[in-house]
Amino acid sequence: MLERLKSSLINSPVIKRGEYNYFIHPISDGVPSIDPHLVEEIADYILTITDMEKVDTIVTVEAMGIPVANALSLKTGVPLTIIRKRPYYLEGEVELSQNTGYSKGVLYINGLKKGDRIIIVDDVISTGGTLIALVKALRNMGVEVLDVISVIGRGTGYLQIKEHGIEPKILVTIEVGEKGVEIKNVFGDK
Ligand SMILES: O=P(O)(O)OC[C@H]1O[C@H](OP(=O)(O)OP(=O)(O)O)[C@H](O)[C@@H]1O
Ligand code: HPA
Repeated sequence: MLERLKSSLINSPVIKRGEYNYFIHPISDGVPSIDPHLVEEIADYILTITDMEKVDTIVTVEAMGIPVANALSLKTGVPLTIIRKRPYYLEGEVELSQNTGYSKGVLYINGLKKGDRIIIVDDVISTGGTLIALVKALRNMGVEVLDVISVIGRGTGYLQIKEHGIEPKILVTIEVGEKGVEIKNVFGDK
């Protein structure tokens, strides 16, 4: 299960971003290139663990949630909304702060409204900063978050998100050291 994802993660290079050990992987960085079979493996797996029946919109965050979220959209016919890092000044645009382990920025929500039933799909959860802020903003808007799915989880950020009443589905959980990536858990394995 998820063999391509696991083996590609083990081979990921790690660089320093300040104090942060940053792993570089096709799904989280688009580098060196994204194997469509890898994206398909991930999308097919997500579809086995997610009920898409009630989902109005798949929501992802620019940039690297897009390849997997788009594959899900193509496979299901469910539209995709991308949370962007630039404003459009449209009526109803909602702004939120994004803090990751290595960056700070602003995200902008457009195209969603009260009562929409959505799932969030992202490439990585690390500190949990992005997903926690996003879920809070969506709930304030009256958007119903049915599921939060991250392809890769690193460290303990997923524990923080649990404190907000969200049980994220993380396909592969890793530890990232200076020398490389170690796989800690695979969704569905116990
Ligand atoms: O759990 P956190 O510490 O918040 O980190 C996770 C976030 O970091 C990455 O986004 P990034 O802002 O680096 O953008 P990218 O997708 O453009 O690489 C990733 O796509 C997540 O959205
Ligand atoms: O270490 C990382 N690598 C790639 N994307 C990420 N998003 C959060 N942390 C990381």
